[in-house]
Amino acid sequence: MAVRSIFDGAHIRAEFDKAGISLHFIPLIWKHVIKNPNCDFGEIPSLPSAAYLLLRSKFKSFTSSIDSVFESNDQVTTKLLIKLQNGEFVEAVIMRYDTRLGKYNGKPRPGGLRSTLCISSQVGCKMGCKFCATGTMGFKKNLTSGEIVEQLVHASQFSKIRNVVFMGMGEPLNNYGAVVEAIRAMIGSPFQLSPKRITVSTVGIIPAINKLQNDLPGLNLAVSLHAPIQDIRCQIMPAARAFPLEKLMDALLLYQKNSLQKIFIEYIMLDGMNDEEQHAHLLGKLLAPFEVVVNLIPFNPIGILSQFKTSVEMRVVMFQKILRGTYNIRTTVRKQMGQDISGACGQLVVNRPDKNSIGNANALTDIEDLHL
Ligand SMILES: C[S@@+](CC[C@H](N)C(=O)[O-])C[C@H]1O[C@@H](n2cnc3c(N)ncnc32)[C@H](O)[C@@H]1O
Ligand code: SF4
Repeated sequence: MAVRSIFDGAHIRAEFDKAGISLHFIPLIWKHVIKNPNCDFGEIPSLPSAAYLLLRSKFKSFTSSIDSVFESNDQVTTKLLIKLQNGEFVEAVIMRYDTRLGKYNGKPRPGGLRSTLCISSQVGCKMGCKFCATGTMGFKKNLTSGEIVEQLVHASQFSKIRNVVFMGMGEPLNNYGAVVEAIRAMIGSPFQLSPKRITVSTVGIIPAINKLQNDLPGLNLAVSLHAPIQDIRCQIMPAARAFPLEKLMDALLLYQKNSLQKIFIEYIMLDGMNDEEQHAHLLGKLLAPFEVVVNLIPFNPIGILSQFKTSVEMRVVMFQKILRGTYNIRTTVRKQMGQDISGACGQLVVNRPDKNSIGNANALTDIEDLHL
């Protein structure tokens, strides 16, 4: 039977509770393991022997390991290929931004490098979006909360992580319990990430969106909208049939009313599918009641998904101009980075890739917009 990760918050709490061990040891244990990844739990200062024995018999400090590391040529993007205990792989991508390059209130931003980690929530995905590599592989497994948190711990060896985005493999709101548990761990001690620096990206699972605002207030929500009308959404995202656009927008209105937060809208630009002038106007009207940031994403073609082409730059510029100029919607265009290492959130592996394979992918340079 699979052994539990100590970063699996719900399980370690349940076991400590059952054994009458104080829960305040949990952040101390996590802190120690983060600093000493190969430790035997015996070295944790002031840990009662009952806790030590319990940890040794029921938990492992890590249930996953870093299989391979891919650095982009410009060293801005690092992709970690992580092996799970069942032999499957997931990817986590670190993106480093030089904050001094950006402007804040017209002045250079304070601070230096900060990193965003793009993490996976599932192996594969049931949602079957037609443009997504993960969608073509079907669903294999939900990650446990421990496996999700371990991606952050592994990545922290490479960079100080300031932001986490659930934009890797899988639909996070289809693995609701584990994702919520993992985020609770990330905002607690010793990680202490601000919820404002964590973004969950979803295809639009309405019941889970309704729940999320109560379970994790303050979190960033990004919605993969990709089309302003139900018909096109259904053609490219089968999940749109179960979660129709009109109902999704109602759920988002409620979410915004309760959370008072802006919502991030992701929109992949697909040539001849959703990138015409009329689509920009429909999108502008659809989003009029909201406070949103729209992120236009150049489609990353991958071999087998040749049915789509990325929109020409002129179309993207036109789209952005209409959304900004006519509808006053803050609209960014996602830049490409990490192409030389297939460092994309949304382009993630099915099997262990050949280390020499070069992919065509992007990563999320303007994810920083999510965290202003
Ligand atoms: C892989 S998904 C994971 C999160 C969640 N399942 C979702 O769909 O929002 C993260 C983002 O990558 C985008 N994406 C998927 N395939 C892509 C591709 N081929 N090119 C560009 N973006 C892609 C998705 O639409 C989504 O906005
Ligand atoms: S885009 Fe998101 S929801 Fe769609 S198949 Fe890919 S991972 Fe799943």
